[in-house]
Amino acid sequence: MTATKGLEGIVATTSSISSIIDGVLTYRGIDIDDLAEHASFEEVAYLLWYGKLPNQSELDQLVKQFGELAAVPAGVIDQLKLYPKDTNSMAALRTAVSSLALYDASANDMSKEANILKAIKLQAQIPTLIAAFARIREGKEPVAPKQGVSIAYNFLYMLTGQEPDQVAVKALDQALVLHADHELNASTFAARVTVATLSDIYSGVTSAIGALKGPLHGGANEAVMVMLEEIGSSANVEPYINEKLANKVKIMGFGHRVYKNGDPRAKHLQKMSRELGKLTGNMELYEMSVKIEELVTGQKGLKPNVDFYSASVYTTLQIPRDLFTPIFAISRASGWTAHILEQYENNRLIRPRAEYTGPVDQEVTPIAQR
Ligand SMILES: CC(=O)SCCNC(=O)CCNC(=O)[C@H](O)C(C)(C)COP(=O)(O)OP(=O)(O)OC[C@H]1O[C@@H](n2cnc3c(N)ncnc32)[C@H](O)[C@@H]1OP(=O)(O)O
Ligand SMILES: O=C([O-])CC(=O)C(=O)O
Repeated sequence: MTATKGLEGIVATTSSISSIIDGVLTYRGIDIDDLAEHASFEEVAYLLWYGKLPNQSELDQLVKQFGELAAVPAGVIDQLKLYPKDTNSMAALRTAVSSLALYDASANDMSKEANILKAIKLQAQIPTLIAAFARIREGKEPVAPKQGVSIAYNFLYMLTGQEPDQVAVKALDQALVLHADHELNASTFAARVTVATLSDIYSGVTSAIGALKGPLHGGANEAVMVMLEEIGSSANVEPYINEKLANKVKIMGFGHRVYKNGDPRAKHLQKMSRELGKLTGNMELYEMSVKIEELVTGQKGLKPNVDFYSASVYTTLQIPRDLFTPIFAISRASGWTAHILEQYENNRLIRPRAEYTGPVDQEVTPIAQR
């Protein structure tokens, strides 16, 4: 038995949800470039769950369900108020999503109907939890979700308590489309491993949030912003990046396990970053990002991934840095739950082997002699 470090290149399951073939990403066979330009996040969530794009009445019904299910149980809000004020935002989301299960009488109902309803409910409630957490830590009351609006609109509305700007809603909606699913990424794999024991959907999504939090995965978008802040201005980019590369420090937002010639989502986020920069009259973050890209690609051949330009996009939308990864979770909840439903449909316990590298032929030494 020989282990493959990080399971690189190992095909661990079949899936009909999203594919990455020759660098092209599709959801249910539709190119991400097409979806990014022509579909809303609600249409994409429907596509991931049901395998086809919704017609108008199916879409209206889903938006209605999201609105009706978006309020979270009062007990969960009460708990959020007890979290320490400096709680990590992804830790808060992980704990809050786990606690949603305590208030859902159908949490352990494994019927298909109950599980799809829980997927819709989780998708509706995750934005509410994040916005409530962000407000509570600032000493503000949570804002109740609105009915009949998009998830992007509702999130910005619940975060600020103000009607959001249409440009911001459009940009966030497109970012949600781009992050919705990505084949067997680490967090989706974690979700599938958890539910393959026939554990419940809340456990699967809680596992996934834990995996997304790390800076090698979803946490990279926040880490990119930390880097941009450290660099401070375009003039500092070159010495900063050269020093990091010389010391073999990873540049966050670059590289990818599967894409070696570039992440097809990054160009959309780059365009958004440029357009939002122009619109707000502040191109500095965009220009710094382009300069970083030139240096990292020039010297290492590494291309930006989905996390790189999302940092400048979200900052231009005035979203606090530590909510970037939770926003990724808002979007990826659709993919996680689609994969969980797919795993239940054709389940087998996921239990690989390990290549043993420890000592052999050892004996128990009596404790007094150790
Ligand atoms: C949504 C997402 O999850 S997208 C990914 C988000 N993560 C990041 O942006 C973090 C930065 N990137 C990375 O750490 C990696 O590129 C990963 C985790 C995305 C992929 O990792 P792997 O496929 O395991 O590649 P691995 O880490 O082995 O890197 C291969 C080589 O490229 C180098 N490398 C990879 N990424 C980077 C980077 N961002 N900056 C500098 N060097 C890098 C590694 O140091 C390694 O070099 P070596 O062979 O000389 O030791
Ligand atoms: O697929 C991966 O390894 C990481 C990624 O880009 C994602 O989850 O969107």
